[in-house]
Amino acid sequence: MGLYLIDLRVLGISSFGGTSLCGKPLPDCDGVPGNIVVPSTPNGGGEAKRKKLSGGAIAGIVIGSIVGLLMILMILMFLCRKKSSSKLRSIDFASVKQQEMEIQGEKPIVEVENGGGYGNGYSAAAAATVGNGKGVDLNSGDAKKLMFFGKASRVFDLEDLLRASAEVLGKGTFGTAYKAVLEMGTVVAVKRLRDVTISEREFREKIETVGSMDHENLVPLRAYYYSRDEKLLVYDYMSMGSLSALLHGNRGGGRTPLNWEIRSCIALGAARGIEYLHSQGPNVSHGNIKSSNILLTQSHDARVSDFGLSCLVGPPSTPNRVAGYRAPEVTDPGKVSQKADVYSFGVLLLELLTGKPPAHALLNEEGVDLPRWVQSIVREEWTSEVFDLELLRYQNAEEEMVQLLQLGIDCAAQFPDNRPAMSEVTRRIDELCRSSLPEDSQPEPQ
Ligand SMILES: Nc1ncnc2c1ncn2[C@@H]1O[C@H](COP(=O)(O)OP(=O)(O)OP(=O)(O)O)[C@@H](O)[C@H]1O
Repeated sequence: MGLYLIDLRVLGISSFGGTSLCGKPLPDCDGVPGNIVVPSTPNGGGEAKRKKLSGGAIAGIVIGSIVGLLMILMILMFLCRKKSSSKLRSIDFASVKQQEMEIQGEKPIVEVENGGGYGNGYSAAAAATVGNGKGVDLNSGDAKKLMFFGKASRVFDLEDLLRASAEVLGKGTFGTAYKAVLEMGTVVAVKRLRDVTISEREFREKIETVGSMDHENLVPLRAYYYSRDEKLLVYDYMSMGSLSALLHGNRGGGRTPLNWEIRSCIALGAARGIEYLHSQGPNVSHGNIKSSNILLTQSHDARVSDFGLSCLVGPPSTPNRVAGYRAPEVTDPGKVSQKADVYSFGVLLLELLTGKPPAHALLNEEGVDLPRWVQSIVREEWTSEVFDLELLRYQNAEEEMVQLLQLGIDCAAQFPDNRPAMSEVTRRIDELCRSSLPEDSQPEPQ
């Protein structure tokens, strides 16, 4: 918008005939000589001055409106982007939702005894319980619900899970793990399995066994979902993450050192969890023991996760993932004996004490694995050199640290028969944990 000024003095008097204008070349206004002015109202020159100012004001208003409009547009664009990003986060579960809609109208095989109320967390009182206490009808091939285990509370359903905001925790051997925050505030870990090659019936039978495992040092499997294209497992979310992250994360700085007391407690908790699994039968093993499968509660209690999954999925596409933990005799990752679990646990103990990730140890100058590297140092009687620097300040627990190191070496023996059973491993860790406690905090003998 332009503002054009025309010098009206160049025009002749006749050009202003019939107007109420005054000033040169017309007679002066009220006797005051001056330039010609163009009144916008019949009121005269004073009003004209005001009109000139209001032109500026109009320009200001126009500019202000444009700026305002632009700001509203920007706010709208920002809101749209925010909405689409939260959609993106849950996009991975979208295909499940599609299937859920396809099967709508089918008879649910889970009967809810107590209504469908939601509680906070897994509170049994607040929640409805699964009808038969098992949650699964093995004769029915059409169950497309979230199936809960045992006495677990049914505090949410598939719809809630699909609505939850999801964040990828990591990709593992069996699929991708997500942290899902449900609208009611419950946080769960969801594992989306890939490469499940067994039949639905077989899957249900095997997952039932996994779901029936109940021990304070295991990450409880709460529920699962099975359909043609999606297999989901729902676990408790462990807020402190994995031992691997705690041990190897943030080494550069800003990290809280892991003291001996915490490390020995983690070793004991993990050993107890694995011992429990082994006590379920001579052929029951974990099959994938490593530090990223030892998860921690807020108070650093260890919980073993991922048990029983190797029999659900096909051979891993990345066979070297467990390199460093796998016992030398294991050729088929789907068939891991209890003694092979003991080997992996031995490597985990050495990792806990040295602070070295076993896979990296493969790349060290000598090209040896962690157990052989530790053994070579111990043979040279440089034992104290082997420990993580963060542990060296605990001089008073050095004897127990050496005992735990020896246990790690025993567990990682080349020949399976030379390895101790998990019950023996737990007993030895328990003993050394007790002896490293200060005198006044020793538990009463039972
Ligand atoms: N219940 C859980 N709570 C918190 N974090 C978890 C939970 N389950 C898994 N994670 C974390 O998610 C990440 C991916 O886990 P996932 O088990 O899929 O793979 P992995 O442990 O790296 O390998 P693998 O599949 O061979 O066990 C890991 O960092 C793991 O510690």
